[in-house]
Amino acid sequence: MSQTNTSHTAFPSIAFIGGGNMASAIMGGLLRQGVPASKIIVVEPFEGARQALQNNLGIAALPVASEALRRAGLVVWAVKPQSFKEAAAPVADFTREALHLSVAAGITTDSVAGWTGTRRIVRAMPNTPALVGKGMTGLYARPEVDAQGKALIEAVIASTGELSWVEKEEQLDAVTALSGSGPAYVFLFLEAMTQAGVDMGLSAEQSYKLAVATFQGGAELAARSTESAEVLRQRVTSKGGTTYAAITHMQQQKLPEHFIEAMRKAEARAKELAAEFGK
Ligand SMILES: NC(=O)c1ccc[n+]([C@@H]2O[C@H](COP(=O)([O-])OP(=O)(O)OC[C@H]3O[C@@H](n4cnc5c(N)ncnc54)[C@H](OP(=O)(O)O)[C@@H]3O)[C@@H](O)[C@H]2O)c1
Ligand code: PRO
Repeated sequence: MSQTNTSHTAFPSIAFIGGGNMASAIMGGLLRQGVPASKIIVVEPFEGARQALQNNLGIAALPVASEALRRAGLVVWAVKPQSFKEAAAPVADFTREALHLSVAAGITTDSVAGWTGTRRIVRAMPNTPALVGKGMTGLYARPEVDAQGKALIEAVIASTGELSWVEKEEQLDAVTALSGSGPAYVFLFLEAMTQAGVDMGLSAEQSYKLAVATFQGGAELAARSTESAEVLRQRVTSKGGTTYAAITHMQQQKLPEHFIEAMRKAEARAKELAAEFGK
């Protein structure tokens, strides 16, 4: 990963099409970096979402596309894959000169190029920990995006956490299945671990606290360690001990295999989204 030299003072105006969860996470990161709200333009048709942007981030969103979009040097597409084509129609005429960044799952840059009339497109797959500056984003740039464009995207995304470029666009479907959808897997495990704690006599509050801290600690240990996850797991697992009992049951139930299979479903769904909504 190359380092960027783009400071927020060099940022152009940035337009967000769609002002929901993911757009808010990126806007929050930009504001935390000191980018002024006056440099952010948002098109968001849903009144409730516009109100939330005003209340939470102090940003006044537009209900429909307008001439104001011509100011944007970067356009961030943060609408659902299902809404992308419809959202692009009224925007495209104002934004042909801009660099484009799409976070929509599955939708290919060929589709985005067809709808926006430009090939200067970076496709990204962020995740919701971006809301707290702990995001992980996979990025793919079309060849038409120059080094300056990539540096700008890195500076924007770095405000939400870590990033990693992929060489082939289809690899973003794997990123989607792994880190894009991944926070939901973590939350599902948290739910199950909390429930188990309650079943064993702990309060829900204490059980949840133990589960969250265990994920945080485990992830931090893995991030700082030079050893593999397998070795770290073996360190916890005394032969014939308590962890051994749990892990043996999980392996007998083929939990790792089911987990891998589930992630392949997410990858397949990303490809289906492209086929269903990319035309
Ligand atoms: N959430 C995640 O974990 C995550 C992670 C990575 C990538 N993504 C991607 O990020 C994109 C947005 O997801 P999200 O979770 O942020 O969804 P979201 O909260 O529903 O935000 C999308 C917003 O776009 C608005 N919108 C709909 N049609 C529009 C139009 N024509 N013009 C402008 N805005 C329009 C929606 O308004 P209405 O509610 O009125 O439709 C909604 O407020 C998706 O493509 C998703 O694949 C999400
Ligand atoms: N949320 C989006 C979805 O579930 C993309 C990754 C996370 O489709």
